[in-house]
Amino acid sequence: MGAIRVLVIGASGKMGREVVRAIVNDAELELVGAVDRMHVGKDAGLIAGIEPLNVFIREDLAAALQADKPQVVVDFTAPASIMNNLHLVIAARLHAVVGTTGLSRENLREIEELCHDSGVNVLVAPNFAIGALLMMRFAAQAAKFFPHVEIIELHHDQKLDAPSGTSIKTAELILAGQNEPANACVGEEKLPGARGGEMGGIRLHSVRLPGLIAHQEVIFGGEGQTLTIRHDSLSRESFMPGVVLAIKKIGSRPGLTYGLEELLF
Ligand SMILES: NC(=O)C1=CN([C@@H]2O[C@H](COP(=O)(O)OP(=O)(O)OC[C@H]3O[C@@H](n4cnc5c(N)ncnc54)[C@H](OP(=O)(O)O)[C@@H]3O)[C@@H](O)[C@H]2O)C=CC1
Ligand SMILES: O=C(O)C1=N[C@H](C(=O)O)C[C@H](O)C1
Repeated sequence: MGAIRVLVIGASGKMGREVVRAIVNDAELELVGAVDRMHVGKDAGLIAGIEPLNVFIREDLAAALQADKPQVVVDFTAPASIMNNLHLVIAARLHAVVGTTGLSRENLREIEELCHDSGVNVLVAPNFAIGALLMMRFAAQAAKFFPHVEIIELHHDQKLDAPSGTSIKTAELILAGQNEPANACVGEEKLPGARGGEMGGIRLHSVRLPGLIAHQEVIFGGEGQTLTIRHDSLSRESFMPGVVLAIKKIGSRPGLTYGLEELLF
């Protein structure tokens, strides 16, 4: 069997450059196309800091999908771009691996319908790092014993969406794992937003600072004790084994898959 032909959208972004490098370094994958709004016309290999590849970054996704004939499209772009990109990818009958966050429940329902109607497979994964997936899993387990929990997510100051996709997914898994509903103490907010955002009774707090990459703490409180589960992505390499695995598996995973854990555990 030949290598899987992959096209990356957002190829000159922080994640896209890392994904280009990971694909080029895997003998079972072939980078056939790169799309972005930045560095258009430049060689994707040079942007990713590797040998020249002669895969040039283009702006026109529809044209690239036709010309490059990928089998799988990987998207690490922006919340405002992802649905439009997915419409084009699914219309071209190509499988997609989506790392872009900021998708709403309605967006996920729409993708599910599009997958159903087209026979295309899509993975939407809020986090590709194995440590983050384990953090979420452990948090869901702890939720059976600790109804009181708050989530603090910390990211670099370029991040466009808050709260992070990972914190939303964590809250969803905790809510599904709880025996009793969460009962967040609100008190009186002397400063609006001081107690963070709220999902099903769980408080979510977003920190944005230069120097950070991607971090999250899930703090449970019980009688006379707390339990803190923390994950830190110290570099974007942390996401790459998960992205590569997803590219290899998406072809045999029908419909919409929400969360890489569905392919792992
Ligand atoms: N699932 C996971 O494990 C992870 C997910 N992410 C998510 O991935 C996404 C990208 O993150 P990051 O790499 O840090 O962001 P960057 O801003 O560094 O990169 C995104 C790139 O995509 C480009 N872009 C945006 N819209 C389009 C479009 N319609 N067509 C082509 N190119 C486009 C941007 O161009 P321009 O700057 O001109 O807009 C930019 O070059 C975010 O949503 C982030 O939350 C990040 C890390 C891990
Ligand atoms: O924007 C980022 O950087 C990240 N985004 C994802 C999220 O929103 O959870 C995953 C990771 O936290 C990095």
